[in-house]
Amino acid sequence: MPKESFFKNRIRSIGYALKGMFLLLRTEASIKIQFVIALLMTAAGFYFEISAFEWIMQLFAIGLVMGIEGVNTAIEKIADYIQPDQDPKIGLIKDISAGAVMIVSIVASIIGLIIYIPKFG
Ligand SMILES: Nc1ncnc2c1ncn2[C@@H]1O[C@H](COP(=O)(O)OP(=O)(O)OP(=O)(O)O)[C@@H](O)[C@H]1O
Repeated sequence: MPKESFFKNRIRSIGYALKGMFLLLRTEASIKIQFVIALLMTAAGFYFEISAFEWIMQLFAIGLVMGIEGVNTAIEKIADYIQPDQDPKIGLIKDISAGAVMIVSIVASIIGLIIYIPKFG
């Protein structure tokens, strides 16, 4: 494969991914809420002057929640596409996928509590 087409393809893929990211932020209510929470937590980070380690943990938690939420949205779309009717198997798949978001959200909330509870102490 010629070098140019490899780089052209990579750039095109980044374009598709950016398109998907903006599509998620524009159309999915849960990602919109998570984005607002991410902005508030970032503001809190500056206000309380959290340490570099706390920033790393906070950014990691935000990225993980929003990333898994994106994958969950994709799974929901595939489920609706392959089975538009009620189907207990589809219900189970969607519940498991939502459960994955719940796991990372609980962990992210605990990280937030560990960072900010001492600031109020
Ligand atoms: N086709 C289906 N068959 C059976 N149960 C379903 C089906 N679609 C959805 N469900 C059930 O309803 C729940 C909600 O599904 P839905 O696709 O509306 O997800 P949601 O979490 O509300 O998504 P969104 O993030 O788009 O609001 C699922 O977790 C599942 O329990």
